[in-house]
Amino acid sequence: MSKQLAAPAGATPVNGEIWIVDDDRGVRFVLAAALRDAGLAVREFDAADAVREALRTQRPALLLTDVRMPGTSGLELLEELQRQGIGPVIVMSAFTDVATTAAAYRAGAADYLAKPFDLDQAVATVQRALADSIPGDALAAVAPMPAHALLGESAPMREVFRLIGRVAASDLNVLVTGETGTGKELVARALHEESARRHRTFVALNTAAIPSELLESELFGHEAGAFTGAQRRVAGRFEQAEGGTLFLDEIGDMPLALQTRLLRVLAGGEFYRVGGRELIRCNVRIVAATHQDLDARVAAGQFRADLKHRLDVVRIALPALRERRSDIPLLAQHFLAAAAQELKLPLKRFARATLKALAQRDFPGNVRELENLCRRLAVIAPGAEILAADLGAQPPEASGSDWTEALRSWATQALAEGEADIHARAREALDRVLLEAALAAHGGHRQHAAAALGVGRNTLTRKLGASRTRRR
Ligand SMILES: Nc1ncnc2c1ncn2[C@@H]1O[C@H](COP(=O)(O)OP(=O)(O)OP(=O)(O)O)[C@@H](O)[C@H]1O
Repeated sequence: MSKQLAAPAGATPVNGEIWIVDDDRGVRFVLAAALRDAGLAVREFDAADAVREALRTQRPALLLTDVRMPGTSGLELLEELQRQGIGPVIVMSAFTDVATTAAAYRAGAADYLAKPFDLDQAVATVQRALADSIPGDALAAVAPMPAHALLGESAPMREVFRLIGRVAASDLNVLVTGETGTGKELVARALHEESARRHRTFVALNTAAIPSELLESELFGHEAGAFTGAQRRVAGRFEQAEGGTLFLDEIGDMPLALQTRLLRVLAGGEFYRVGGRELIRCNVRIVAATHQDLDARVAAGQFRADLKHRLDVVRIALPALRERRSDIPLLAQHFLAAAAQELKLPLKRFARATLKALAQRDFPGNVRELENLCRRLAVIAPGAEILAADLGAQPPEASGSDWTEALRSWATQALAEGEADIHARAREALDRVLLEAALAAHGGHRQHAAAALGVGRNTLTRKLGASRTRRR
């Protein structure tokens, strides 16, 4: 993160940081945590004056500012920054009226976030503004790749490594298959890193995570006015990945209409932004992934056979963790040490019997589940040596403990009374109870609480953000 972006001669160096300006400490805190979780460096300011001071020696890669603050307002700050050529600037405000929004864009805002905002959306907006403003090479310095390496010594993993080595340098499209959490994204990154494209951008998109009506513009970008709410031109993932690699996760879930569009782009090497007339040529290597049986989806008419042929030029099939149990001790020790380092905790070790017990477990969530378990053990296991007993019981569904019975009778009654939103209410209660218990058990330390729950800090921060927003 300390890597500096190239600045024009004589200019103040851009330091790759995202600056947040808001007099509300809570907003700064939640937003900064989410951006840091996304791998970005963040600096917080409570007023425009403090920004002016900092600008004497540094420039941000991007700045997010509130509108109404004591002293200089966010819009005045934006105008100053525009005059000095500093940006991009994203304006955040609870005032979502047309006048404020329009004033922000008129003054040169790159984007506008209406408060309260969804943290994922805020992070995506920041990443998009960065991608639009910085050439691909420089972007890599702002958004570093996680330093995870693919580990494994078992025969199936050695075969995976061999295949990656063989096809990385070619420009062939690759289809990575495997259950959830088996490392499909890591394989895609490894293919990118080992190719001549490594100095350009690696862009990952989870097709299943994006509502189908937004997916097209997410992939191909859109022009200003292309649809309601499209205030300015936005580059899509294809443009962001130009010269590099585009990882399309959960490709099996892509809607048929979009499959047709994607096929045309792959066949012709060019596309139009949504609502656009300019034909854009693209040079992007596609690595697609799916946990589904794509051949079965083709047979069922849910996936285009011709698109499958384009994507499935080389196939890398990742084994489930239970199919390579001999790798479990190696992975577990690695994840335990990594968690200790990341969470600044004393290093523990596994007793030999514990490693044996781990290797016998089934991990439906594969490597991700093992990684989460190790993070949890790094925090909660009492001694320096982790014993088999510390592995704990299987999840509550398996043991059928009392709380599921309590939940059942609550649900039965709520259903009988015809209550609405039962699922949402139950989930909210579940999240709240788990979060409060974990935070209480770890003295309010979010990262430790998240690790103990087996969720990412991102998820925890998001949930805390959600309950904070709801309470307002
Ligand atoms: N062979 C491996 N060595 C080290 N870490 C791994 C390995 N495989 C997976 N992981 C880790 O497990 C987690 C899940 O991996 P990844 O996200 O690549 O899985 P995936 O198959 O893409 O999952 P999904 O299908 O749910 O998107 C990540 O934290 C990754 O770093």
